[in-house]
Amino acid sequence: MTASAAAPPPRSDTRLAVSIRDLKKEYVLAGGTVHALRGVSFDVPNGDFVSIMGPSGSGKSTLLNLLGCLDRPTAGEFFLGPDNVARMSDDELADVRATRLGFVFQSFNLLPALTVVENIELPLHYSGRFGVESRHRCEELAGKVGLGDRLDHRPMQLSGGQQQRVAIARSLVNDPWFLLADEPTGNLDTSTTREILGLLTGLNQEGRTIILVTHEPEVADLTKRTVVLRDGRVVYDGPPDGSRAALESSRQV
Ligand SMILES: Nc1ncnc2c1ncn2[C@@H]1O[C@H](COP(=O)(O)OP(=O)(O)OP(=O)(O)O)[C@@H](O)[C@H]1O
Repeated sequence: MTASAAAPPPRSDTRLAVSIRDLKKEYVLAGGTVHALRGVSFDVPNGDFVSIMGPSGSGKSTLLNLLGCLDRPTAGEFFLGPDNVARMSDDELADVRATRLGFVFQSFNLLPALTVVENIELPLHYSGRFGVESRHRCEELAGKVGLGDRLDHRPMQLSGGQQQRVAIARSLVNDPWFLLADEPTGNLDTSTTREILGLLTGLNQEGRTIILVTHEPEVADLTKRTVVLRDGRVVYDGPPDGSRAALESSRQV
């Protein structure tokens, strides 16, 4: 177990995809302040495959929003490679989102009017990187996720698993520093879940850094490391098979 109080000081180490120290997030509401994250610290080395778990309300989505540069912490440090994201302007955050991060969502978030290859291309338009080679690259990515023969299909013509494959190809198109996946198999049946996890595992074996949020221990078991949150704090950080006790005691609280 890793206690956040014992964490070393923040590092601007390029071997780390992510380094967070004493990260706090508070939501100020009319009825009082919600302490969603109460000082979270951990490092994610390049090439890691991390699952984030914890009961409802423990702060997983809040942490994912911060890691995804969709929101800023109330306090603490967040290094993305060498840069301290916690101090960036809105424009800089948008730039980081568009160029350094790949997102995979539970609900796929594909645009229904666009074809497979056009959906994969979309982040290149947002990041201003669309060029003459782009179509070829996107076709290659479609092939990589097993959809090379579906380039002109629209999302409605695909199964849930195939739609998530498109979303994974789209998340790779900017060659991001890491992938953030929010319950990526939450809408899929067991065998499709296995296929998608196989795809993510393969990407990690090729060197992709992946951080995913999941409620399912079977999904976490396929990652290299599990971080368990409870009440806005890290209560476990270690091998997935050792997280069961922390999760069980979280449920009993
Ligand atoms: N925008 C917000 N405004 C106010 N409170 C919020 C906001 N977002 C989250 N919270 C609160 O912060 C705490 C952590 O919520 P969060 O959504 O991060 O938990 P979670 O672990 O993702 O939960 P779940 O598994 O149910 O999605 C909860 O008490 C929640 O009510």
